Amino acid sequence: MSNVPSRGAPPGSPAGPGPLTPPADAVPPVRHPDAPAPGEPLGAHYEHCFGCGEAQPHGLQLLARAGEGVRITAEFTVKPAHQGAPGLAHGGVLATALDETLGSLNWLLRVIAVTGRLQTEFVRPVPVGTSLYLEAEVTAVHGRKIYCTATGRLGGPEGPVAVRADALFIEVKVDHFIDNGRQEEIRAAMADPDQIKRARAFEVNP
Ligand SMILES: CCCCCCCC(=O)SCCNC(=O)CCNC(=O)[C@H](O)C(C)(C)COP(=O)(O)OP(=O)(O)OC[C@H]1O[C@@H](n2cnc3c(N)ncnc32)[C@H](O)[C@@H]1OP(=O)(O)O
Repeated sequence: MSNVPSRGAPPGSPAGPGPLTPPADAVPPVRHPDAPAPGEPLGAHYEHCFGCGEAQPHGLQLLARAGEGVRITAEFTVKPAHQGAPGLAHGGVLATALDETLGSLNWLLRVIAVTGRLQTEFVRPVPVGTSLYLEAEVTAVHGRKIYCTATGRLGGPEGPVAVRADALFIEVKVDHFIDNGRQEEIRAAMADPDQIKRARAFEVNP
């Protein structure tokens, strides 16, 4: 038996709304007035991030752009290092692309949030060399909980849907990272004034 308390319905229980369905009193998301303009690239939030960091040669190096409202678009090209089966992207890498794109929505809300839940659907195989085009949007907010959804298409915005995800992100403070990250990386990040500035700018009550 796990010691971690479950936040969802146990297997076999009557189907309920589920933890990825916003409660009735959830509210629509509000784009922050200082959010980047539609079309603006967001850049990496951390250079060593496996999803978006430019210092990760085998990472996804996913490029995200602000969209309209509380929406994001993103692209990444599947490299040989991302294979699970010969010539095909690993499902976990595709989940990372979805997670990263969904996480980038936080830039538009101007909050820091981490993934609490990520439910993925793999619709079509994704060959190496594919440019995966991702779109994500926040659908609702309830206190610290941010409900969002994403799709990934093969080749571009009109391509067939290959992957989908629904997710729940939970708002946290910068201390979440400072208290839990390995000290070596935390010290290096704290020594980088740009990193601190980026993180603190997102805190409502620093
Ligand atoms: C630009 C940035 C890009 C980033 C892209 C990548 C994003 C990531 O991959 S982040 C890394 C992966 N995620 C993590 O490491 C998170 C690990 N988990 C944790 O640290 C904690 O469980 C955390 C912070 C999510 C929640 O803990 P805590 O702050 O104590 O929350 P807690 O007070 O228990 O819950 C707050 C609310 O959220 C709900 N909640 C929390 N976790 C979950 C969950 N997993 N599922 C469903 N609901 C949840 C609670 O039920 C509660 O709801 P309510 O307010 O209605 O009662």
